[in-house]
Amino acid sequence: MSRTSGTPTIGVLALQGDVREHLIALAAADAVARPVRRPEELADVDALVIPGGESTTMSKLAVIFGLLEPLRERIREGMPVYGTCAGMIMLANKILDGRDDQETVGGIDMIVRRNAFGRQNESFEAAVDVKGINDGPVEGVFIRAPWVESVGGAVDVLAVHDGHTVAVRQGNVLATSFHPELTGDHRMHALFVDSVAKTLGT
Ligand SMILES: NC(=O)CC[C@H](N)C(=O)O
Repeated sequence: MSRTSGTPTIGVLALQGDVREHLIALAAADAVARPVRRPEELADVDALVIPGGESTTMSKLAVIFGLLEPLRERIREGMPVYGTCAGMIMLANKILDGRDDQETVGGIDMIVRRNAFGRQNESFEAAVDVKGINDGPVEGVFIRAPWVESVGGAVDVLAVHDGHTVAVRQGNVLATSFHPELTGDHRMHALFVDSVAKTLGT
């Protein structure tokens, strides 16, 4: 697998969802960012963002595009991944209120409840304090957002909103219920890019 030295190359899973916004946020956070649709493209990035969108559709497309197993394998090998909203659902080892045939790639020992914060018209914004971001809360945009119902012992809870866990990390895998890519505040992406650079030793 080819890897850049210096600036990490970070893919955005481009099956469905708000891919463009993540590409922009990653570039602003000093990463080389590119869309990933095919297994060969996945093999060629140092790390991956799984965007917000619709996890049931993303799951179906991941199967059709032959990406589900390659994704699981790269995550098992330690590739850093950041999932937002639907991306968080994709990174859950187990989900509640999913569709019966819905697959996840897994990576975080957590149970995530889909659409837990309510429907589209119950979407909201809230200031969220995130462990590791010290210069003020981030603006959390929650759109049909999931929450983390429970986590295993190896999972670090990074943020809680209204008594519900909304940001977590396990090893190299990071997930948020909310969408920092929609705010123009790139600190969550910078946090991820920094952790990728550390993992690569650049
Ligand atoms: N904004 C989002 O990513 C919404 C996630 C969506 N509710 C899902 O189940 O995938």
